Amino acid sequence: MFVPPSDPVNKPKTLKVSQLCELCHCRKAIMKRPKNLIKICKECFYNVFETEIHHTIVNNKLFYHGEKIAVGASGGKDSTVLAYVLKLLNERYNYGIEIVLLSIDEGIVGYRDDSLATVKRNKEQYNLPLEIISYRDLYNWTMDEIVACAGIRNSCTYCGVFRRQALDRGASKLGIKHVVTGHNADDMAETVLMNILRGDVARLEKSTSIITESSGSPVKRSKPFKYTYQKEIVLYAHYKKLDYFSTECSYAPEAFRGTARELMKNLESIRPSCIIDIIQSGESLKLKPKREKKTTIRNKNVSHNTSRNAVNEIEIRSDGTVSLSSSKNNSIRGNFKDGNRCERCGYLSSNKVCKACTLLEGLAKNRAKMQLDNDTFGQGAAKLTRELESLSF
Ligand SMILES: Nc1ncnc2c1ncn2[C@@H]1O[C@H](COP(=O)(O)OP(=O)(O)OP(=O)(O)O)[C@@H](O)[C@H]1O
Repeated sequence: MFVPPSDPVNKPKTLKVSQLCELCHCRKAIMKRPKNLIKICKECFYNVFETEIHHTIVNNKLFYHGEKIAVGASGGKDSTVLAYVLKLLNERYNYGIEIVLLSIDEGIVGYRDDSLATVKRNKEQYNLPLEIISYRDLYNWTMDEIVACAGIRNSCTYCGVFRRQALDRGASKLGIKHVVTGHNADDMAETVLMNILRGDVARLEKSTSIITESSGSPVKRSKPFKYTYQKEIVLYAHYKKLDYFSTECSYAPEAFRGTARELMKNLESIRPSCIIDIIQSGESLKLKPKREKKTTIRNKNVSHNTSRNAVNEIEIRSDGTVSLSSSKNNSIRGNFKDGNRCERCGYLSSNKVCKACTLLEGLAKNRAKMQLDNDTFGQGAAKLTRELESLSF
């Protein structure tokens, strides 16, 4: 029998079974899937990654045909992959949604300006409209100024409240009632863990919702990446060569969240499924209503709840983080319901004064105090200089 000489160039590579993708059994596995550690090829990874997100969207009825949605686009890996995948799935499965990129410029020099440049490129790459709203225009403060005034420790609280409202306002401006964000499974598990560790029952109940609506706001939010692992988002962005900005915010995450994140990472390295397990535990928790026990201390420097009508209070927790709590006292709250407007800024709020305005009030007072301190210091320094000049030796 004639045996052709083997062609060293076109010789098919024979792979060992142990090298094959455990899903298609024909291509070479290139990675262990972070979620379950199965060996998988690139094509199968794309397929499972996109299909799982599609199932999350469909099972939770996130969108309706003809809906206009805004993707909260920060230029980071999560929201960049979100915009890319939503556009892809919208075309593949005909969701019939209209996608707009919505970016908030918090005014963090050397961080947000660079990440916004990425979003502007994404706008061209994905052919999606982009709207940018800045803290400067909305609040007349930038995050850099806020940190200079109120300190770095509480920056996440200020930024969180302002960004939430800014996304709402940006969406409303565009006539959009649905903002989707890139919060992923790791973020969600981290939040569940933090709320358990803090005993924050009220937040714990809401922390696993895929759709959230805040009272007073016509804009809902959803998290299509609720079950998507951060490591997989990074791998997807890497293999697809997506253009994203990878620097961490200059103002590090609040200390407690940072610690919870570390804890989650350690747990994940021992047991990858723990991220999903924590989310599922959070989903199945049935909490009985409990009387809220105040374990907080008031911050005498930052808290400025001087208005008798203000129902939001700025508090500093024992771990040093700032919290804005709404008074549950109905006599103060009066008849304020959804659809009412903040008496200061006029934006929709279920309270007389919205959270952003309460924080702004505190900031304005802090700024005035800082100026006074500087002036006093300046006068003192001038006096000292005069005294030194008059000295003769
Ligand atoms: N400046 C912003 N403008 C618009 N949306 C934002 C902005 N910052 C955050 N978001 C939205 O909130 C989500 C979670 O934000 P977070 O600050 O936790 O960043 P992240 O986990 O690093 O996400 P990303 O990788 O998208 O930056 C983002 O994925 C994005 O959808």
